[in-house]
Amino acid sequence: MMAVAEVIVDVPTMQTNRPFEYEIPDSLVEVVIPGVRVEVGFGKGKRKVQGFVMEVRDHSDFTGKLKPIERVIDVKPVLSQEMIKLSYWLADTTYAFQISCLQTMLPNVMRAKYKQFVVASEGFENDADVKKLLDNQLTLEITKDTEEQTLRKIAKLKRAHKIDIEYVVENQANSLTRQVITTDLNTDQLLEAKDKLRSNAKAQHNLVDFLLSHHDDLPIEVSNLENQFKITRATLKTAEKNNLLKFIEITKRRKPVGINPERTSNLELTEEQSTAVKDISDSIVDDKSDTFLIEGVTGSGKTEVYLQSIQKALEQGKTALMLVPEISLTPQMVNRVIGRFGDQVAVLHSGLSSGERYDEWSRIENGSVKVVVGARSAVFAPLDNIGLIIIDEEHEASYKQDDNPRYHARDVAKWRSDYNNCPLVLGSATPSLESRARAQKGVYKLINMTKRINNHALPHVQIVDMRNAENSAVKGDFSPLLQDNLWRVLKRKEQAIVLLNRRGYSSFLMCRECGFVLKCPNCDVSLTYHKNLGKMKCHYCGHEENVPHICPNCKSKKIGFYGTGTENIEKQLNEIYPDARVLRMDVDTTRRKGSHAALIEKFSKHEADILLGTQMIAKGLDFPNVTLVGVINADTTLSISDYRASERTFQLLTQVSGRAGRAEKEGHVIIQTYNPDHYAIKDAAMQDYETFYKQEMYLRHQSGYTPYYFTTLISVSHQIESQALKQSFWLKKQLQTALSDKAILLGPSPTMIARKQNKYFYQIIVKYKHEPKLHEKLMEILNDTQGEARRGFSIAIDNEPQHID
Ligand SMILES: Nc1ncnc2c1ncn2[C@@H]1O[C@H](COP(=O)(O)OP(=O)(O)OP(=O)(O)O)[C@@H](O)[C@H]1O
Ligand SMILES: [Zn+2]
Ligand SMILES: [Zn+2]
Repeated sequence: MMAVAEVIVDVPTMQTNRPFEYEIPDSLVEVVIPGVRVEVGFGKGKRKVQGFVMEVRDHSDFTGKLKPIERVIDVKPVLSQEMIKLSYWLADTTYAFQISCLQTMLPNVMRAKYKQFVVASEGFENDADVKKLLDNQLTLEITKDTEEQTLRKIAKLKRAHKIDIEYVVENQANSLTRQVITTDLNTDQLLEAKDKLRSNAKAQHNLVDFLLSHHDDLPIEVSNLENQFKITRATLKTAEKNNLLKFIEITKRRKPVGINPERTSNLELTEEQSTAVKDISDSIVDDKSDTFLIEGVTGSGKTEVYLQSIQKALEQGKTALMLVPEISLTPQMVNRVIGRFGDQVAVLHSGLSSGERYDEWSRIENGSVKVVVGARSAVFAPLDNIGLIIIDEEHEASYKQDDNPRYHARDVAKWRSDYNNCPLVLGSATPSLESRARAQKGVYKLINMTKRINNHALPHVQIVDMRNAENSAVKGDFSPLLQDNLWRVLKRKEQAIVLLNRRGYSSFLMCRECGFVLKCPNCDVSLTYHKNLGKMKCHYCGHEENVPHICPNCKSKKIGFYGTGTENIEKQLNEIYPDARVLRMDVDTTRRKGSHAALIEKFSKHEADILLGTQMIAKGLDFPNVTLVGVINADTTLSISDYRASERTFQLLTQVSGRAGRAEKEGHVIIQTYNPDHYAIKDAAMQDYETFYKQEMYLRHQSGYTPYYFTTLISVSHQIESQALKQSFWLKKQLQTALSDKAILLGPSPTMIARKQNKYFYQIIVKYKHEPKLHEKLMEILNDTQGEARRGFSIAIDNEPQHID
């Protein structure tokens, strides 16, 4: 009987998006098991690719000759059974290639990297052209530096079948163990040894000279010797035989977050907290895959609920996974978890080098870690026997990946919770509408936490109507009320947070007199300015109109593009409060690794009085001395051309307000806006999620959006604009024939950035309630269009998009 492996190969095309059968040679039968990576031949010629073994069987129905597995890359599986199963589901629901899904689950360093070599074809070893190309060597490596001229020669010789290209898989994770050399000989002994060397052993003489001059630097990494000092491995090997030096393998163990917080123990729970912990614990103990939604006001102590629930899972001999938004992965949050669970915790975040990430991954994989805290991709952490999964700030859009595979961590977490029979806990002061609606229906179990710890009051929020703000007293972007309150905070030696609500591009048009924002007559979303068209355009349906110069609402001329940068606000603060210490936090000041955490550390030590920043300062932070929060321009998020604009605005304002008055001192919030009557702003001022939820649900129902409708966004791109448009119409027609007349198709319309990387983008939005044929049709379209990809045409499908732009 022949052993056969089902392998997903690393060739990301539609045609290869399925397992291929390979013969397992007898010599490899014990090592080829599901979850290991292998190297296999693929297609014609000597092309070698990496693949994942999904399944092993003892027979094949295939009658022809199967190719054998060439080599096994991993000595033990890098993917568990759970991950293998998950990858099928993930590929299916995100329309991604399964190979992309498998690779997404692993740390970057383990992704396949190939080296390509040119070798002479059999019988052409002595061909003059070949010899010239190879420069009399056996192989020539093709790199990104290889000149075009050479590439053309290679192509020509390849067509003439005089050469072959070989792929060699490079396993980057190997760089983890480093090899160093050192010597037991002192300098005198080295000199002595040198005298004994044969005089023609030139390399050895040089090497000893090197060891003498670098004696204090030993041990030295072999790769350094090779790269920097051009000492070959062969020379080192000979020296080893001559007892001049020895090789040592060192495994690098990198400790990612350089923090060692004090150990903490369980706090005594409030009544609300203890009910929450009890409910979650019951599900853990009973192995139930319930989903809980904790709707808990800012400062209600959700973190303590997470920690004590994790503890419960550990007591049951299980593990726990906790996701937080990337931006919250500051020492503040990490300290809280490590402080409670110490060495059993692994932290995964984007600040880690790929090596550090790999280390954390292996610690999890080999079972030395029981708790994982991390951002979105940590949802794939190779934890075994999970007893609890937590997603903090579950409403955050960053839990959805923007690239293939376009997965939402919440959905993956739900899948893993079902697989592991363990509860999933979603927590937020401002749950996403989807989640809250599911709790309404009883799909999720709702846990309410309505009080702040120690019954501290929620902050007192005031709305400043910027339309009427007395012009003489407004300094730059600061209303008199905000100015006065900042003075007071500074005088009392307390701290303030100032939020500048900013979005990616300044394409939004607003009337400064009445707050009017131009909306699409069909779609109820804001129109966006398209520079290249000089027009206002709807991203949903493509409706366009001219840029108004007079406000259609109040006839004022003060309608225009609106937006200030953080630097500008910082300057204003420095002018109004010359003695205040201001910390600015935005993409510019946080670019460097660790700078985000450093700024937060600084502010928490009260080395600054005012923390000025963008969205990134709005949530999760816990500074007891902050008594004032000022919001400069609440309207910006309101006018994003997305049906979630109100939801995003409400969330942002509620979250940032929640930073004030978290401890003994009372909190105060000032929101400056041109839309003081907008429900999202008024409800946020009252910190009233439930009222907002009801109003927003009503509007979503009226206009047919999530959670009443599902949305799928399909974007089409092509190098030639007319082709992009033509293909999108073709695609729309395809969809129309497959879907019922209840489905709503919007577009095609150009995307916000209509042209990037020399491609033109158009999008179609499908809104639907029940369309069983949609999935199949989209798969079919992907299949059909695959062949066109070479001509610069591509289609991207995003299920439940978080942004439409
Ligand atoms: N049972 C408790 N006894 C005393 N202090 C507590 C207790 N639970 C939590 N705290 C403290 O209360 C503060 C607020 O808690 P936490 O940061 O967990 O709030 P949260 O619900 O996550 O708020 P947000 O949604 O605003 O992030 C923290 O400083 C925390 O240490
Ligand atoms: Zn529209
Ligand atoms: Zn107006």
